[in-house]
Amino acid sequence: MASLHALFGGTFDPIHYGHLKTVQALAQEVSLHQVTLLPNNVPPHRPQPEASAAQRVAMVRLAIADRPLFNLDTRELERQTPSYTVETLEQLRAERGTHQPLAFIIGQDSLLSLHKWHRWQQLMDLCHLLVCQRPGYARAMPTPALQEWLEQHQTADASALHQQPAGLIWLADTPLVPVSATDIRRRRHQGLSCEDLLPPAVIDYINHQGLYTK
Ligand SMILES: Nc1ncnc2c1ncn2[C@@H]1O[C@H](COP(=O)(O)OP(=O)(O)OP(=O)(O)O)[C@@H](O)[C@H]1O
Ligand SMILES: O=C(O)c1ccc[n+]([C@@H]2O[C@H](COP(=O)([O-])O)[C@@H](O)[C@H]2O)c1
Repeated sequence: MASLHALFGGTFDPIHYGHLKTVQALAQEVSLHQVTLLPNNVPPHRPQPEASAAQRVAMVRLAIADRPLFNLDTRELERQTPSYTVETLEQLRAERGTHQPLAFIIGQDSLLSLHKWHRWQQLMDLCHLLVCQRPGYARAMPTPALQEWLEQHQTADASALHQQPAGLIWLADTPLVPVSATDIRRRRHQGLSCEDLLPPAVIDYINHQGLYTK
């Protein structure tokens, strides 16, 4: 059986410790050896990023340079269409075959709005979902039907994630990291320090590029 391949999609405008520290803890929790960061191009359902795609990728590269858990897949940046996760996963599934266990990592905020994603119900045919806790977001789904859907897929058996190719949801017990890219951009616009919120190499890059100041 091939080992579980975990992907972590995001806008990463910029990448920060809320991404890196939670996913490092998740990797320990469910024994992930490699996590592939998947920066999106045209993010669905949100305003367009302030940093360019090239700048967001450069920041991801700097953030993971000394973190061997992570690698980078830029495939979504090569499509000019919206980065629908279901389409990316279909592509990966075609490449990896039907038996390969695949997981997509999201934060709790993304889980709560998953039912708004393009063809969201097909996601579970393609991957597992690994959900990191995030401060300030409810644990319960917004409707009873969505809560029932969650409970149907939820597992407390981490080894099942490595044995089944798709279809399970893991609600992780990761530490709450109170950092968001929105807050970092706002702090920069207000001229406040962002130390301790993201890696120093990324802060240096942001300063050098004059990002999030206009
Ligand atoms: N502090 C955090 N804790 C747990 N998950 C997080 C955290 N920050 C982001 N995530 C998750 O990482 C993924 C990518 O997030 P994204 O790049 O949009 O960062 P963000 O901080 O939410 O950005 P923004 O504030 O611009 O919306 C999403 O699934 C999101 O839920
Ligand atoms: O496929 C969709 O409809 C969809 C809707 C919202 C978000 N996503 C993906 O979810 C990941 C996190 O999104 P975001 O906006 O929180 O950075 C990222 O990979 C997005 O492309 C995907």
